[in-house]
Amino acid sequence: MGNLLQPCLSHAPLHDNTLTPHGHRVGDDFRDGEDEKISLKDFSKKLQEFADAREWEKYHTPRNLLLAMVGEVGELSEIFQWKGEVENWEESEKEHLGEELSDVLLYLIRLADICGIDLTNAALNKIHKNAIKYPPPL
Ligand SMILES: Nc1ccn([C@H]2C[C@H](O)[C@@H](COP(=O)(O)OP(=O)(O)OP(=O)(O)O)O2)c(=O)n1
Repeated sequence: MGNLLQPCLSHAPLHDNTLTPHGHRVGDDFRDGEDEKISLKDFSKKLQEFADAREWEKYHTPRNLLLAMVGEVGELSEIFQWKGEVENWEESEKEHLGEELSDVLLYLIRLADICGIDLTNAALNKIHKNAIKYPPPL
C-alpha cells in the first residue's frame, strides 16, 4: 500500500519523541506490554495522535481511508492467493498475516472514527441484529 498516500509518507519511527498537538509523546504507549487490553476507542485515540503528529489529518479523509483499507485487503488476499486451504500457518506467514490484518483493522478503526461512528456500539448492535435475523436451530 506504500504508494497510495505518497505525499504523507514521511515515516517516523514507532517509538519517537515527537509531541502530538495534544501534548502526548508519539512513541508513548504504542507497544508497552505483551497482553495489552485496549478498547477500540483507545485505538482510535492512538491513531488520531499518530496522524496528528505527522500532519496526516488532511490525507485521512473517508475516501482515502477506504481506498487505503481496500488496498490492504488486497495485500491480505495475496497471502491466500494461489494456495489451497492452509492447515497450519508457518510462523513467518503468521507474522505477515498479522501485519496485513492489522493494517485493515487500523484503517477500519480510523475510517469509523473520521465518520463519527462508534464502532464498538455499532458492532454490538449488529451482532444483536444478526442473532435476531439468524436464530440458532431449535
Ligand atoms: N497515510 C498513512 C500511511 C500509513 N498509515 C498506517 C496505517 C497502516 O497500518 C500502515 C500502512 O502503511 P504502508 O502504506 O507503508 O503499507 P504497508 O505497511 O502495507 O507497507 P508495504 O505496502 O510496503 O507492504 O501505516 C496511515 O495511517 N496513514
